[in-house]
Amino acid sequence: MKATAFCPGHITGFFSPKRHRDPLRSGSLGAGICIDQGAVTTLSATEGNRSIKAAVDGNAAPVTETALDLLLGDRELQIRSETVLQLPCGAGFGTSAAGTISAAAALCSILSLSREEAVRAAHIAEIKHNTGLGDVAAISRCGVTYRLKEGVKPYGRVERLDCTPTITACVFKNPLSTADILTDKEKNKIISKAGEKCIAEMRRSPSLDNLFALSRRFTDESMLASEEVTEALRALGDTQASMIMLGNSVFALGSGAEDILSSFGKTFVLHTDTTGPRILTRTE
Ligand SMILES: Nc1ncnc2c1ncn2[C@@H]1O[C@H](COP(=O)(O)OP(=O)(O)O)[C@@H](O)[C@H]1O
Ligand SMILES: CC(C)(COP(=O)(O)O)[C@@H](O)C(=O)O
Repeated sequence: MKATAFCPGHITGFFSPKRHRDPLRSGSLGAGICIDQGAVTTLSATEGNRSIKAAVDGNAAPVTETALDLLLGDRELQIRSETVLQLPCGAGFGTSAAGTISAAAALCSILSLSREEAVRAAHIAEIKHNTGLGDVAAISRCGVTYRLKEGVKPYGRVERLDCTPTITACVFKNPLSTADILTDKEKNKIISKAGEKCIAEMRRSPSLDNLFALSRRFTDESMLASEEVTEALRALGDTQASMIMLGNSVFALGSGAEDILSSFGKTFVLHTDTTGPRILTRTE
């Protein structure tokens, strides 16, 4: 059996890590936008000795393999999974989450497991590998969201804003490793403090304007911005824009920012995804 699934990516504007012993309860508070480009995975399951092999753009995919292993249980099946990313990885588009969810959703469709199970397995894998905290929860809710309680269902709480903005993103040369930042104790302290203040403010007054304003405040306070990020944001002037967490990249409201941003790096015009992960094709 074969299934192909798509999963949207996710841009985080600000976040505050929240870790617990149970990965399902762990994650982050924060806010971000689900985008209409992400990952497409084609996965096949054939009878034979239990084995799992997953690749993302031809490279090894340990995060995906962790999720597929959880879902497969003790079934004697050979699983082959190939993910194609539509956006660069390490740029804060949640590619590890999108890649893993799309593979998990494809396997769940073949095994007649629910979408919730795909989400849970992908979240556990992201937490385990430190490649993401809140992306899976946000993507499973889709749209523009803010996260008031960390983790996935039944523990997490993700609220949605009633808007579907178009975004221009710009990616600079050197990628930023999410795992490197998330495992740095000093950086985590600064991020947590800055993120807590932003989510408290967002809870008081949830809006797209505030998402951008608070993301910008978080960019200033978290001290994660590279020189390119700082320069690009300066060049954008009054345009609502901020750093993409956690990437060496920025996002701006609307498609008008493309002219300015294209002189800094590779640009992408992205739309809000409000459908979430989905199966594209299935064959017996
Ligand atoms: N599904 C996946 N499984 C394993 N590794 C992945 C997966 N997707 C991306 N990666 C790897 O993770 C790293 C980037 O992850 P991360 O910094 O979290 O990117 P992003 O900001 O796009 O989520 C890269 O080294 C990439 O090759
Ligand atoms: C910001 C991040 C911790 C990582 O995001 P990415 O680099 O896109 O995987 C995200 O998962 C979040 O909690 O908001």
